[in-house]
Amino acid sequence: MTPAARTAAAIDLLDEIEGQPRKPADAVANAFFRDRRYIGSTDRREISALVWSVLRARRRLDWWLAQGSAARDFISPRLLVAAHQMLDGRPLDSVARGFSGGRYAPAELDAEELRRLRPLDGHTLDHPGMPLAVRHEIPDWIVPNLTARFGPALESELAALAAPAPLDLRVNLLKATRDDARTALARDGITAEPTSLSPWGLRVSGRQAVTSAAAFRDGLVEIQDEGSQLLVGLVEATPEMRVVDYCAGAGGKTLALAMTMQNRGQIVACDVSAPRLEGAVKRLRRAGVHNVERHLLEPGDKWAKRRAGSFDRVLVDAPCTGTGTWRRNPDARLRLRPEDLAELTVKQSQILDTAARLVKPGGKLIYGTCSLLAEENDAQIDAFLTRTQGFTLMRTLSLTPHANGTDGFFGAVLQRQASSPDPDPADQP
Ligand SMILES: C[S@@+](CC[C@H](N)C(=O)[O-])C[C@H]1O[C@@H](n2cnc3c(N)ncnc32)[C@H](O)[C@@H]1O
Repeated sequence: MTPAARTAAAIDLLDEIEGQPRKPADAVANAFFRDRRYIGSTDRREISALVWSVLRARRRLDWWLAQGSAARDFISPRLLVAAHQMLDGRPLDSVARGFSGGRYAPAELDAEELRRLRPLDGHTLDHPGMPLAVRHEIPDWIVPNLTARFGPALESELAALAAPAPLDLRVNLLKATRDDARTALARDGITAEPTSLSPWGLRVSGRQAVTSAAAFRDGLVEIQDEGSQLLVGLVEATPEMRVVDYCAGAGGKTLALAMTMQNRGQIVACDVSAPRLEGAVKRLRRAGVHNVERHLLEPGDKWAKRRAGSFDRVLVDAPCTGTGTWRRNPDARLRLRPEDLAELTVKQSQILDTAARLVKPGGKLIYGTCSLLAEENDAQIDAFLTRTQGFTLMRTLSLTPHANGTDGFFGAVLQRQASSPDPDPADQP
């Protein structure tokens, strides 16, 4: 594809992302490229890189394009892409030549578009006049929450959260040592260094095609952020245990738990989403894991009631705002609304109450999120301990991109006292 054709495709993809504002951008992009199989892998990479750099700069681009316009003027994906190219160092004349109206190229910039772009000539993306939320690409409403959370470290944390994330792998010790996995990756030209905090992690340099490497296909490694691996470490699951992964999704943490249990004992992977649980099947097979059964939680499900008090460990990897993963999902930070946070905190406390009853006396409930917000983390645990008898907080884990170089994670380990009565919340999945 010519550079202009890639620009046109990036504009089309941004149009589709904007048209489906509640859908994650990577899901929209996957569907977009699936429908356009004629776009080869190099073009696909280039188009995605352009779209993702626009998404990462979205608030700053809006800020620039609002200068000299009524704040509510529509900002089209065409304008966003052209503005991005200019603030990346290209003069307006050069950008306008790419919008040539030729075959496969974007249509020519019209007079109104040129008027809005002209003031950007000679500028770069960042500007000292931008408010903090614009500069760091976060919604205005969340600034007080993050200020309360980070205090003087706010700016450093926000800067780390705006940078692209590295790619981390977890070595599957059921199949290989960390050294073996590194060697296998190197055979496919992939260089990876041991992570500093997780004993099972490898950090891959640059953007490398890990999923087509033999080490990935053969189940020697899984893609998993180092922070996620550390959350699994909190569970301290051992081979003889019975363990529930209550919000297992497609099994990212289930796989790591099975590894720490040396494929022995029993894991029940639960979730309310059948497609997500189904997604775990292929991964479990690839990793050679066979100590896992799946359980779909349905409304009115009596499973938690029947199995009350019978598990050594219950992991609640709760649905959350995902604020800790914003490095990977630049679109998610602009989609998040205050009402989403309010809904999630209610859901988290309901899940905690139901999952707590599965823990046997002396066993442990491990609560985790990939959120940076106190409402979903410490405050959630404080509220649980206030309303629930018989659990003691043993330790917490808090990870952030700036302080730890991982995604943002929170974890809390709660031990059920040996002689405590069963907690008794309402029946609900
Ligand atoms: C953070 S994700 C889990 C990610 C997964 N543990 C992993 O490591 O790949 C949260 C999961 O909670 C599930 N969920 C939402 N509501 C739930 C509920 N009431 N009970 C159990 N799981 C729920 C979602 O379907 C989602 O898969």
